Amino acid sequence: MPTPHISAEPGAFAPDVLMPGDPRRATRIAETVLEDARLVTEVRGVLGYTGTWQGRPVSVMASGMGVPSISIYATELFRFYDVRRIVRIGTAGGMQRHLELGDVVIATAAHTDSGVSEHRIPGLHYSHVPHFGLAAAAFAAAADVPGARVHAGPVFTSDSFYAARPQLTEALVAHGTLAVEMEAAGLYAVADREQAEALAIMSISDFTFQAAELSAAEREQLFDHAVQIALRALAAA
Ligand SMILES: O=P(O)(O)O[C@H]1O[C@H](CO)[C@@H](O)[C@H]1O
Ligand SMILES: O=c1cc[nH]c(=O)[nH]1
Repeated sequence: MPTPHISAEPGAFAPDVLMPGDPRRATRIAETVLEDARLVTEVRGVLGYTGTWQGRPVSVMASGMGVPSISIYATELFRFYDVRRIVRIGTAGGMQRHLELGDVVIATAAHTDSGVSEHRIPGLHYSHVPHFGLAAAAFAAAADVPGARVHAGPVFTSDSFYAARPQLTEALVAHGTLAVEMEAAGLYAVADREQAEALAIMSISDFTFQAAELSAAEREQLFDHAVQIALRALAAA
């Protein structure tokens, strides 16, 4: 039963999927965090693996970048592969000055300018929110991940990485938006539509208000915090 974008056999995915944006990160999680991981799909180089974590089956598959891309993969996983929960593990640009590089943001809501969501239900502004149980479990799990600095709050899911929109950014900051990324709102809406569960956990990799650099080692470590929080949340929720 391969779908247009996933070549896995039926039953090849676990009910729980971790979803980084970058296929290389999916491989790294499969190789360093999961046990007995095997490659189950590689259409377009978007790699998916299934293994176990502490005895529980878990899959990891990349989303690519942007709402259209994650919407395709999330829909096919939920609808055709019996996946029930997807946790996005991403990076994001910090928008609030109290955030530090490497901080973890649990997205309790996702504002968006995505054209996909604009037309989702004509006549209203859709509320993009995660599954409450998963979000609560992630916030609680952070206490068991040494060194993780965790914040919970709204993010901005942008359709554009490069557009400079200072007025929009200023208004979002004034409304308490923590960080900008490009997929959470799409994932949350697809999960609602497919009657499934989703959460997005992002690591702060840069800022909207100042330049910042992370070394490769720092990037790996901060990313691990989010993965550990996600796996503990999936096990507990
Ligand atoms: O690191 P990932 O998960 O890809 O997330 C962020 O990085 C990409 C932009 O560089 C966008 O996908 C954005 O959401
Ligand atoms: O979408 C993104 C991701 C990381 N950093 C940003 O500034 N934007």
